[in-house]
Amino acid sequence: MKTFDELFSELADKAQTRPEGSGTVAALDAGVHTLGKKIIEEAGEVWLAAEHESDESLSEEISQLVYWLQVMMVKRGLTPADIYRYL
Ligand SMILES: N=c1c2ncn([C@@H]3O[C@H](COP(=O)(O)OP(=O)(O)OP(=O)(O)O)[C@@H](O)[C@H]3O)c2ncn1[C@@H]1O[C@H](COP(=O)(O)O)[C@@H](O)[C@H]1O
Repeated sequence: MKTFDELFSELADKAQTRPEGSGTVAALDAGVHTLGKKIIEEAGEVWLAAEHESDESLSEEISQLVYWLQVMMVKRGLTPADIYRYL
């Protein structure tokens, strides 16, 4: 199990070290437009899961949305502190 901050640290590290086979590195290379579409897709899956699926499925979909939001943060050079200041 990992927290929001731990996942963000892992993704930021992958962006720097660019390990072979990392889906995150490939996603970062695909660019903001592709990441934006992925976020929309995952947000839709969260909505559908909330309407029709189990708590477990909804939790998984939300985790995937959080992941893609974090990839966008890394791509744009944002840190969790940039987000927390608005919470
Ligand atoms: N938490 C995640 C995570 N959540 C979602 N995803 C990606 O988002 C996709 C969402 O799945 P979907 O079922 O919605 O989509 P899909 O149709 O199966 O996949 P696509 O064809 O759309 O890519 C997954 O297939 C993963 O590619 C994630 N990819 C990576 N992580 C974590 O990120 C870290 C770095 O991962 P790598 O960069 O791959 O090493 C590791 O800790 C991983 O566990």
